[in-house]
Amino acid sequence: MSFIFRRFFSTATASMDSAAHKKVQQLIDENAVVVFSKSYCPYCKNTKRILDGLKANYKSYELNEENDGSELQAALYDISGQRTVPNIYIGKTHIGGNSDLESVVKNGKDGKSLKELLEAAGAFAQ
Ligand SMILES: N[C@@H](CCC(=O)N[C@@H](CS)C(=O)NCC(=O)O)C(=O)O
Repeated sequence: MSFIFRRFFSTATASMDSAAHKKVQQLIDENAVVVFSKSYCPYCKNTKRILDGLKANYKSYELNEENDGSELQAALYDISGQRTVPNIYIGKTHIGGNSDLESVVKNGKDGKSLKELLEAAGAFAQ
């Protein structure tokens, strides 16, 4: 039994430390807004339309066009608990998917509008 636990925890620790995890975390840390996306995904397109409409700067990472896309998608699931794209981060805070972003458009988040969240994250800096 303890062998199973050891094996589980050592595997989990190793995977949380992988190159894919580091890359995902770096993209989140170094960009005001990141959209982990797939270029053909209609939900991703809608998310970009919302951000473009506000003239926000964002980094989109098209998982289907990158060699490490599957690894990054698995790492994103570990980090955010979300399997689907778009997977959106604003100011290092996980927003969720397109429907979550639409909910922020309608209701805000933590008392702030989407525009305020984007401003606080530095998404309008030149
Ligand atoms: N409710 C989600 C729906 C997102 C969704 O279903 N995305 C599809 C792509 S269009 C997806 O991630 N499928 C699984 C995959 O591509 O691995 C949202 O609003 O973001």
